[in-house]
Amino acid sequence: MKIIDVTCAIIVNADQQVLVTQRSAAMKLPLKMEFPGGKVEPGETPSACLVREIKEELNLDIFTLFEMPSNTHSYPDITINLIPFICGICGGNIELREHASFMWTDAADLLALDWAEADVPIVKNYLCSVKGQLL
Ligand SMILES: Nc1nc2c([nH]c(=O)n2[C@@H]2O[C@H](COP(=O)(O)OP(=O)(O)OP(=O)(O)O)[C@@H](O)[C@H]2O)c(=O)[nH]1
Repeated sequence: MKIIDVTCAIIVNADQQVLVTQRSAAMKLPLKMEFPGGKVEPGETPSACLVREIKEELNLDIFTLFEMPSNTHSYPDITINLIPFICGICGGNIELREHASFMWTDAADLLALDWAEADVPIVKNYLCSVKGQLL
């Protein structure tokens, strides 16, 4: 099966909270929590895709700091390679254009959320990367 590259943004604020968005009831994986992002278009870098998607979905201007390990996951209808980037905000105010809701979440509370399946290893990886700062 074809593997679709999907980027997602782990946007961290000054309080080290992470922006988590909830997929709308009309989207695939309805009401699941995810990191905002979307499919990489032909000729687009993952980083450029993410900047574009976050502007489109949330009206936020972001910069990508670094890429984290990706996770390939098969749903019944699609196999995705989910590519996370740690990101910061450089402009804009959150406007929900596609999602049902958003929340700024402390790292310690991330794992308890009802994530899209592909995101769970990404969340765990992120928690490992910040563990030193939490202790
Ligand atoms: N954006 C995003 N998509 C995710 C995440 N986790 C995850 O399984 N996905 C899946 O990745 C696929 C593509 O995401 P998307 O629907 O947001 O992408 P898009 O806006 O470019 O798609 P579209 O234009 O076809 O609607 C969906 O099947 C979605 O369920 C995540 O954390 N962020």
